[in-house]
Amino acid sequence: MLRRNPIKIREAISRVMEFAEPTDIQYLSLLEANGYYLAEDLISDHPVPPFDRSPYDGFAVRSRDTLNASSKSPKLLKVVGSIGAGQIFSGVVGADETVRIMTGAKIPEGCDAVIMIEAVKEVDVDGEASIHVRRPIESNKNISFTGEDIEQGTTLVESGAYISPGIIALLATFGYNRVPVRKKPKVGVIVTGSELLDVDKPLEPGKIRNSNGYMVYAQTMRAGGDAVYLGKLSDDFNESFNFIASSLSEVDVLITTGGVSVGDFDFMPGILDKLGANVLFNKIGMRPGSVTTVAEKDGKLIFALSGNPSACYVGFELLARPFLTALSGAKQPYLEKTTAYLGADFLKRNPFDRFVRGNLSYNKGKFIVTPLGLDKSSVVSSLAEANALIVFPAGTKGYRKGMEVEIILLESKGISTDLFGMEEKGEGD
Ligand SMILES: Nc1nc2c(c(=O)[nH]1)N[C@H]1C(S)=C(S)[C@@H](COP(=O)(O)OP(=O)(O)OC[C@H]3O[C@@H](n4cnc5c(N)ncnc54)[C@H](O)[C@@H]3O)O[C@H]1N2
Ligand code: MOO
Repeated sequence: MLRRNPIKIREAISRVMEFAEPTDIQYLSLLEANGYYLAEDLISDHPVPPFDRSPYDGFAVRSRDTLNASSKSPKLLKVVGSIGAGQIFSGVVGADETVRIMTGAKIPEGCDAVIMIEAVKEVDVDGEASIHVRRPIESNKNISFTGEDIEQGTTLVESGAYISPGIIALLATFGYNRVPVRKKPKVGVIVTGSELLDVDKPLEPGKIRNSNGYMVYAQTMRAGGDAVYLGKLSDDFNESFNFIASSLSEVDVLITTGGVSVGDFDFMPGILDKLGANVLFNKIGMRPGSVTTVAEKDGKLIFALSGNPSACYVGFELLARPFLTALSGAKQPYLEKTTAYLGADFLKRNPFDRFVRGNLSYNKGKFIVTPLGLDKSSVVSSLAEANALIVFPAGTKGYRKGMEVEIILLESKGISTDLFGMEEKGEGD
């Protein structure tokens, strides 16, 4: 397999995304659906609230009965019933009558306003519960009206939305006991290299522990995939070929790490050749992750990522992540891009597009992104705090602290902030 000229990352992403067909639909219970992608539009089939209701604990009244009420001459209303949320007042409220009503209860027929409990004086008149109203209340005051939150027939959430806690609340509101979602794609993760030790083994001379396997597993889960760790291959071509060929038939997507470069034991190009896979690309004009290779076999993609941890990480985030997120049914599978100010100089030349692991934080009204650790594809330390990739485009150099740069957000969690100024200013709701 020939190493072709490097292609641009944008072109690599678009070649990969051509294969991004969402998986089949399945139905899950509402408790299980959290974190999946919705597979159909959610349309309101009834208004919310479904009936006029009280937003307060108080007394439901006919506003016209209170027209002449004043503190000097309070209006006396007779309490003819008492209802809590979920209860209905069965009669019709007549002149100079009121119903004691709790938050969430249906407004009784005849009433057009609610007076809060604190605003009235409860009195006993000849053994009958009554209230004194000391000022007039307008019609329609203190009522949550039918459909004021959601009108019937509204598209609330579109197919392809990530099912967040807020969407779970909507699904529950509309009685989705079974939720149509896209299946999570099954993603096999294989690492290669005779130097790799399992996580529970002590170090030996010349060997290192396998970190990519666990990292890619976690990245796959974050991308919306269902990761299966298939194990470690030694540097034996035939064994590796057989294992990869049989693994491919059991998963939707296969991800390998290591063995993609030009070394004596870099078997992945040969394995892809022997599989008869269609190689989409095997060289990208970027750092790190230039060796990232993607091939297609029987409609399934094989991501052969670099063995170097940072190159592996970046190759995954830029290519495998949007692909897996799209397979999982996301309408918008790409990571968000924004800008931030550099927290430190980055003076290297950038002959290729460079994606530097950065930590984004918020400080004194500005988003600051700081390059992390050594900018080498072999390092693992920079990954721990990375919540963004800083984009240094090909052909640029000499970025100084304070310059505005483009960044790709990896995580919305883990961005250290000052709570957007709330702590400093002590602002409330
Ligand atoms: N002569 C050349 N040498 C190299 C080139 C090149 O173009 N010409 N490219 C370099 C670049 S860039 C990269 S990136 C690496 C890519 O190497 P491979 O993807 O083939 O990966 P390996 O050789 O298998 O391993 C590289 C490095 O990563 C360590 N590794 C591997 N797997 C794991 C794992 N699961 N967990 C932790 N660390 C892992 C491995 O021990 C090696 O140190 O090639 C350059 N060389
Ligand atoms: O694939 Mo290597 O940097 O280009 O890290």
